[in-house]
Amino acid sequence: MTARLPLPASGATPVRVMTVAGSDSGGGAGIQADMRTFALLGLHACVAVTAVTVQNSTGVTGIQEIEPSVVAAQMRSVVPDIGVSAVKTGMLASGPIIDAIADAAVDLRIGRDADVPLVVDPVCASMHGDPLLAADALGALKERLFPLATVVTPNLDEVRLLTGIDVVDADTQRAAAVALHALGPRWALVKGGHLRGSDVSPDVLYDGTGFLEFPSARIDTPHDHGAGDTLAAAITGALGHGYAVPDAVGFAKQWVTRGLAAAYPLGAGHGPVNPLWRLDPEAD
Ligand SMILES: Nc1ncnc2c1ncn2[C@@H]1O[C@H](COP(=O)(O)OP(=O)(O)O)[C@@H](O)[C@H]1O
Ligand SMILES: Cc1ncc(COP(=O)(O)O)c(N)n1
Repeated sequence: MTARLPLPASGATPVRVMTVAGSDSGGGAGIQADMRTFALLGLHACVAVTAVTVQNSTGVTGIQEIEPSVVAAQMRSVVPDIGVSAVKTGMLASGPIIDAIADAAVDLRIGRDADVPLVVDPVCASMHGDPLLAADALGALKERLFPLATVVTPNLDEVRLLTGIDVVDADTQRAAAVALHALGPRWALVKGGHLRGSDVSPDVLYDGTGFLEFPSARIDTPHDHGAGDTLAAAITGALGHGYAVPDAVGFAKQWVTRGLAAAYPLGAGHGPVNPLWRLDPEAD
């Protein structure tokens, strides 16, 4: 499988998707990571901003949340007008914002049993450990958004918060996928990027019946800012093109692995995953 999606002809309206997420002023994660991936995959992306973060390569020093009604209004404005074929959520900041998004998703027929697939990346903290979700919002995430999700994509820190399971090996990763699936999503993807002692970075996908493994060689780089956002955005883009979930995850895994291999230093901290590799005319 190639790490590309079909491109629209010049002047033709591309496949449209939407990200509901926070802004990263450093440009490496959040909405900015999503938009980079969506653009380089040839998609048109709409946005509902949930929060503005004051963030650079060394961490997050401020957050301004957007009024929940304004978050939902962005979705309610765009979806009926422009039309989207897949939606992704990232940093959601607070319980009231999650409630507003869930209400809008139901009304707009977004979700696992509705018309438009929903990818929920349950972002809880930045890679530096700065909180991006209020501690009292975990319940809303699990009770309101997970049951609407086509696929959820937590990293191992998020898995621990959501299920209490400490993933240390293949068995605990599968157990976590089962526990996450029981919270209501159609599919659960447990990402293995944080298994840093391993020489592979395995992701495990579960739909209530069987496990699918997505291994990849671990790339030795400190520049992995926005990896989770990039993976989830690529899954969303592929779902927008009508891929089945396992194919979308397989595609996205290739996309993020290429981006990690091309990651670059930025500022004094961690640089971002780099989807710009796609612009290299020599790249296959
Ligand atoms: N060093 C790495 N080498 C290869 N793949 C990686 C590496 N780090 C993360 N990944 C992959 O990138 C994606 C994001 O993973 P992860 O780091 O677990 O999430 P997050 O960015 O949300 O913390 C997953 O597909 C994971 O397997
Ligand atoms: C606005 C926003 N959204 C998501 C992340 C998570 O990305 P990472 O885990 O790479 O810090 C982030 N840092 N900022």
